[in-house]
Amino acid sequence: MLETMTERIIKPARNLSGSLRLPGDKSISHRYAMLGGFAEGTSTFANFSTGADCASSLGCVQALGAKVDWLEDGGVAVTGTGGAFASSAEPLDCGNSGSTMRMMAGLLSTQAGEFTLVGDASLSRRPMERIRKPLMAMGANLVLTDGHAPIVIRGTSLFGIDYTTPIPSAQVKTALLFAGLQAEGTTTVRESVRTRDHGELALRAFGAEVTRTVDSVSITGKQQLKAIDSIVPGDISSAAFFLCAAALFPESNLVLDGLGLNPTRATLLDVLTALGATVAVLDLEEKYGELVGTVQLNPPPKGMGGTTVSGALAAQLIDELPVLAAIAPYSRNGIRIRDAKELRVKESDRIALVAQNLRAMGAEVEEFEDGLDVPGGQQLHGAQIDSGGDHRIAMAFSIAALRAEGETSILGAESAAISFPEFFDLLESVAER
Ligand SMILES: O=C(O)C1=C[C@@H](OP(=O)(O)O)[C@@H](O)[C@H](O)C1
Ligand SMILES: C=C(OP(=O)(O)O)C(=O)O
Repeated sequence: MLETMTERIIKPARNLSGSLRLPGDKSISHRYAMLGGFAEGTSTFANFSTGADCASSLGCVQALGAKVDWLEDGGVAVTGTGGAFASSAEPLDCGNSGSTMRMMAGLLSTQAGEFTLVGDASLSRRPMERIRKPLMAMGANLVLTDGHAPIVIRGTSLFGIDYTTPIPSAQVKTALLFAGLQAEGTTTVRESVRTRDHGELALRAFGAEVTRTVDSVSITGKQQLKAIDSIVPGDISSAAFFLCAAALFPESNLVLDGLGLNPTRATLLDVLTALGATVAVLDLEEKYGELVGTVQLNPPPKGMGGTTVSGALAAQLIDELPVLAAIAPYSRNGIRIRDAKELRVKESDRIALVAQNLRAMGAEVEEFEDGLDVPGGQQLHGAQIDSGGDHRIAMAFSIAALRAEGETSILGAESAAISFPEFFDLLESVAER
């Protein structure tokens, strides 16, 4: 949660048109920052995420002895510690970033010394037992504060385990793989829903051997990482705001270049297609296992239909669900979201805040423990939106505001900078009024 509350006024638009290239993917940037900081040699990451969350990951590896330099072209150079982090007397500040805290906990569990991971008020409320339990099973010494941060880690030797994740979480999977990288023997993580696989791809990119089956991933310990030079693909979770906005207006024409299209992240394109949009993917390329391409979206000519997002889809679309729910009233048949209980333990309770803000804009919405039913055929009106200091809520309701009657005020708009500082400027550049 950020300290100051900035208000931002969003006016209705007629369509969204233009061509954009978005800053680097947050999930990939976190993993590159951490593994670059751990590897031997100097890595460069062009188009590194500009968000505050990834700056938290860079700040942590820097405090642990890595050298971090922002390059003139917006990339980052990270000179790693060759597999041995320095001990840090100061607490490591993970800011608002769950990814930083959980994945760093895995990486630090075998490192000599004592480390304390702290976060802001929002992060200090989020569940950390999900990493403590499997890391302790590997032999880690990790103490939480009532299930939450601060996390105190006393580095020790770990051994590999075979672990089935009880909740779909790429952060937990990656934390265990990062711990397994330095453990004795083999660590296997099994998951019933295949979550984003950037952790396994990044480990391979830095030279580690990682094996996969349909529902598991394994790493054998004591492997050394070597620096890489890479380009971070544009963030598809940031693109989601523009893609959903374009889908609201039959006259839109949006092109996104250099966009990350990893199949474990691109489910939104299928959902938009199910809602009636036409999505063309061009110039597909691969770099270190990550797919990148150009996406052209033509909106549904007669408006969006309706759809249900549940099961594996809900886990794969977890960060896109707030914006999907926010545009749902403008569909004909509504959007139903289930199996998304995890939304309640993100930067805010995203189910409650989406329902509250949709109601503020005049929509009818039904809230469930694990999702929402948002009926279609509803015209929203401008209102004051409470972002709760949550970047995805601030951005989701900026999109809903584009088709509302009257102006909408987004309170806590500055939170967009957690993942996407350029959001409001880019939105103004493509929204036609
Ligand atoms: O691994 C990652 O980079 C992320 C995984 C997801 O969290 P969970 O692992 O908690 O589902 C997602 O919500 C978060 O924004 C980024
Ligand atoms: C949940 C998110 O991130 P994190 O868990 O890393 O804070 C997010 O970016 O929506």
